[in-house]
Amino acid sequence: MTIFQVEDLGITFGGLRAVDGVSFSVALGEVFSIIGPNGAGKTTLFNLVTGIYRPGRGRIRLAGEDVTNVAPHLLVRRGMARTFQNLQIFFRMTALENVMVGNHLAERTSFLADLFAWPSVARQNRRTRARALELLERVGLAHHAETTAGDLPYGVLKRLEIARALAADPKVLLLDEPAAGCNAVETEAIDRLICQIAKDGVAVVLIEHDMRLVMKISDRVLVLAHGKRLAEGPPRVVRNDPAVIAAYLGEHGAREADRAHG
Ligand SMILES: Nc1ncnc2c1ncn2[C@@H]1O[C@H](COP(=O)(O)OP(=O)(O)OP(=O)(O)O)[C@@H](O)[C@H]1O
Repeated sequence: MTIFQVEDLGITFGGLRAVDGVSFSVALGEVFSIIGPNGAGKTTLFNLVTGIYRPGRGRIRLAGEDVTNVAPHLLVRRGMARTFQNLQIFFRMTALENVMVGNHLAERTSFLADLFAWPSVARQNRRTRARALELLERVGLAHHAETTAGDLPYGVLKRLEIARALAADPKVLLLDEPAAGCNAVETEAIDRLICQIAKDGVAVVLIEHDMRLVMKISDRVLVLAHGKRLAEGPPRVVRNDPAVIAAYLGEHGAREADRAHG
């Protein structure tokens, strides 16, 4: 079942078409990856679909509803959560508290109830805590619940961020480079986690530079180049597409040339 749809999305930065007429759709339970050489428009596309940027053209639909121009915090309540390329963790808080923050962001709490510490608030806090613990368990970090986030290794923090995003109970989860900076063992744990989340019925959309991870776990891959869709399909099809190979070789060639020129 298609849960998320992007139609002809575009944005221009001072004449540069960073995202130029991109369309795609993602179903519940699917892992959909967005790849492309540096500067292809991947992050801009994420920022468009999560409401951070306003598109110059196009539409975004979530669960059949038009959510184009809906603010990021309201999108979270409608079932869309994301993680960021750079960790957005509160390093002085425990792992559990970090996930509880995610829960609070997704809740509609009453200011008055909070102010007067009504019993309903205490009940709510207990529920939030129990739910945060459940989520830590789901990402394999329950044993780190009371550890200060600043003391946790990088790969664990990447999973903690995913747990926090899951606190919003998303139908669509967008992951911006979930394995960036992780070693092989940490990447493996993240790869299993992403597959499990999709199996649980969530639509997972990810940007990732680690091609092995992308090719292993994706159901479909969208390749961007210069803001446009270059190719889309299952990993084995995309991997052998001459246009995709040329786009990557082009980038690689440029890097080699940069190196040669010191
Ligand atoms: N806020 C902005 N203002 C002006 N130009 C921008 C802005 N954000 C991105 N761009 C430009 O838009 C293009 C796409 O950038 P974007 O960061 O989306 O690419 P990317 O595919 O995510 O790259 P990378 O893999 O390096 O993260 C680039 O040419 C970039 O310089």
